[in-house]
Amino acid sequence: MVPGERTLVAHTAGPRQRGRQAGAGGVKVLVFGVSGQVATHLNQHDWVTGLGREQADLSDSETCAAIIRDSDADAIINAAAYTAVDRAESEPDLARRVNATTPGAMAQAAADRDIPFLHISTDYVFDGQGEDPFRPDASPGPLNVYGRTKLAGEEAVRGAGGRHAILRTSWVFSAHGMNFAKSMLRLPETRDALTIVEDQIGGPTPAGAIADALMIMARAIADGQGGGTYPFAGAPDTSWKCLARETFVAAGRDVKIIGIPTADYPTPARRPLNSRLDCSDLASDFGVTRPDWKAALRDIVKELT
Ligand SMILES: NC(=O)C1=CN([C@@H]2O[C@H](COP(=O)(O)OP(=O)(O)OC[C@H]3O[C@@H](n4cnc5c(N)ncnc54)[C@H](OP(=O)(O)O)[C@@H]3O)[C@@H](O)[C@H]2O)C=CC1
Ligand SMILES: Cc1cn([C@H]2C[C@H](O)[C@@H](COP(=O)(O)OP(=O)(O)O[C@H]3O[C@@H](C)C(=O)[C@@H](O)[C@H]3O)O2)c(=O)[nH]c1=O
Ligand SMILES: [Mg+2]
Repeated sequence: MVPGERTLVAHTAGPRQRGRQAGAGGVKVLVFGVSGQVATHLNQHDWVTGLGREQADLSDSETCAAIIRDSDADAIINAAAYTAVDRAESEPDLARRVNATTPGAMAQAAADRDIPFLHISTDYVFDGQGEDPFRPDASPGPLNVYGRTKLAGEEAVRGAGGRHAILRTSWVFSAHGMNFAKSMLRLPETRDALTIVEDQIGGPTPAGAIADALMIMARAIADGQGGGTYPFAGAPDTSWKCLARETFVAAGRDVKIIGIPTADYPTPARRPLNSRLDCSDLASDFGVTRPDWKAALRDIVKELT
């Protein structure tokens, strides 16, 4: 038992399904990165034990792998990552350790115990060319350090050779932690016009939907069903400009938004123009379909305002 680990365990169903799936058949899930957007939602599920940086610092591969080797979990979900996209450009070594080296060691420890290792990746592994949604087997071509380290993480998890899933998602938002929608809400009421890029297209994804998908996958893979690389994003695809507009509509704020091309918004890290993800495999293997991000955004804005 690792420090801070709760002995309390329960089933893998979400809060809404509680009771229905309680009891036998539960899968004990150990989650890394518990303070993050996705892990905050994972931690609301029964049968989940969440570990934070104090217990499991992903810059320390050996400690994280040892926690998995010594735990009695039936499945591991890694929701910790170095997610500061622009800052990663100046901290590539730390980003690589957290996003690739340690996930590889953790996946190896899980493989040694023959338990599933579920890992989260990103649309930023792609170069953003074209307008078609990226299939799981599309060639990657990251444009920035964060994307390169996340791609290396995918390869390390696959390379460990155990039962695994890599959930590639995009544009995550929730009421917890940091995200684009919350950045919009924090902008002062006095800002009456905003310039937001309108030529990057992707699927905003509620963190709660990612957590629900991962719990379904953890149980299925522990039961020997499914595994591999799965894209998963909210629908419909949209631009950052439209996401900003929907955020202000949900908050009842009248903010003028001026769409600009990426070229007019210089940042340390380059970002892909096309982040569309083909999510059909998750539906066919696990029955999990793309969530409606606008409905989730309205709920979250209501919770925050
Ligand atoms: N955010 C997004 O838009 C997207 C995220 N993803 C992926 O989804 C996953 C979850 O992302 P999300 O929930 O948004 O993450 P957040 O950015 O909300 O949280 C990141 C988490 O990782 C933890 N973390 C960072 N460095 C370390 C470290 N050295 N040791 C231990 N923990 C660490 C943070 O801990 P602390 O609070 O202590 O810093 C935090 O709990 C990640 O794999 C990410 O790459 C994929 C696509 C889009
Ligand atoms: C704040 C702001 C951003 N932007 C642009 C910059 C960028 O192209 C886009 C989104 O900005 P952000 O910095 O929130 O985005 P970013 O941090 O790059 O978000 C990414 O995070 C990582 C972790 C992922 O894995 C990706 O899926 C994606 O969600 O909006 C504007 O055009 N105007 C603004 O006022
Ligand atoms: Mg960011």
